[in-house]
Amino acid sequence: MVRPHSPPPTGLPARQAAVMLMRGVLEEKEQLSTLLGAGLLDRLEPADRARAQRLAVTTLRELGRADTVISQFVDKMPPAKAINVLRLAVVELCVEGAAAHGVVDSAVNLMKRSGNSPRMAGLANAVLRKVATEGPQMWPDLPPSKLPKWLRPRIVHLLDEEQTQAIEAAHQAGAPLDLTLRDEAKTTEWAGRLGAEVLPTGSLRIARNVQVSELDGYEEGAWWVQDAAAAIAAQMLGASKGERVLDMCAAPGGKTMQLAATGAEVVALDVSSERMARVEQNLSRTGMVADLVIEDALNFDAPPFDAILLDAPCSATGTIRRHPDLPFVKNGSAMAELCALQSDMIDAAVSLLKPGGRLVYCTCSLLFDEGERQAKTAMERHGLVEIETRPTGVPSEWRSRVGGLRITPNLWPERGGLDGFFMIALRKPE
Ligand SMILES: C[S@@+](CC[C@H](N)C(=O)[O-])C[C@H]1O[C@@H](n2cnc3c(N)ncnc32)[C@H](O)[C@@H]1O
Repeated sequence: MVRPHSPPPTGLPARQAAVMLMRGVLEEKEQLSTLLGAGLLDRLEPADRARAQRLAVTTLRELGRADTVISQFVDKMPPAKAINVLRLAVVELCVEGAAAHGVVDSAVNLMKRSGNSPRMAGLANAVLRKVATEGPQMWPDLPPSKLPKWLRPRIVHLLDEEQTQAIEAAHQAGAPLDLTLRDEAKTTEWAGRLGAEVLPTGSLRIARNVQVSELDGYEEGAWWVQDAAAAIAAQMLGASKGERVLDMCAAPGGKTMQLAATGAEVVALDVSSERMARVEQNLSRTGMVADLVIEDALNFDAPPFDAILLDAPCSATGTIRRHPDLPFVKNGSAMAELCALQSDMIDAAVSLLKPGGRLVYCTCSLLFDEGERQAKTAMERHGLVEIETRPTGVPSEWRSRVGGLRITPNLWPERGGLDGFFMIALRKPE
């Protein structure tokens, strides 16, 4: 199998780049989006770039199962420099069903190129030949990757062990593509044109792999990509034509577009000019308008608003099924600072609301401290009262024990799940 003078196997650049991405996440603790934004894959052909990204994401998502398989065939887990090559190859064999010959050849080649000893190249050859024959049968019965130690007990505390395991399974399953329509009256038409499922909440869901920019309606801005759970928060605000509405943490603008589509006068604010550029692009593609303000929400001053949507910065632990790198790059050390920022932002939002005005607070987090606790303490601090909204298609079981909605990735498993969110609609006293 090891042929030192043979040409590099096909697909090697994508696999090498995937291993580089995994190393960036697992060893350097950088998010995939940061590594990609820094141009790590820019030298690759577009097809290789897409493949490298897909391989890295799948391998990170399947890391727990890949390690279990590897551990069956080695006495001791290989060192960091070698293990990612093996993990990638195991995922290609067991998840992607790739041909054993190419995968094993590439892995042996990659071992050498990434500065591993000849012994590791030999080990890759021996282990992967066994994985090629036994791995795919073992795979379906292996438990999904567990959440990391800093996060798991917090989720068990909010929910319970059983639901936490269901969330881990949902993370393993990944996420479909959800779209929000600019004109909801055209839901049936667009579902037909896109071959999409209409979810009870109104989002369109596409389960197959697609290139977003090549889908019907992309150029004309008929829809935008937005997880179905994320789309519920803006609906809860109940914005209407002529109201002055603030989207307080707006970028990249999914909720800004929903609010603009109601005919409300929307001010979209975000502290990041780079991220605000995406709001601008999104609005221009969909042909909608909002006043864009780049400023720290804590310093923002303006005449009072009828309604405010605060989609606060958070741990993003509700989005792990889309971003399987998150559990590896975070360790919970930012939590106290984030929670303090969320609470300051709620105070700032309340001060910008008219008496009787509405606030929707939401976070794409699975943590009580960033969701239920923030809502509860804000209600006590400001005398806010919950507005019991009934967003279309939302089952009553999603209601959280402190009010609002607690949405977790294991909900709607037969439909492909949802991102995790907490969201609540509140009214400022008159
Ligand atoms: C969860 S994201 C918002 C997602 C957005 N609402 C959407 O639906 O597309 C949180 C946003 O908060 C912004 N942010 C963080 N700190 C901020 C601050 N102090 N003031 C304003 N925006 C802030 C971040 O730049 C980020 O874009």
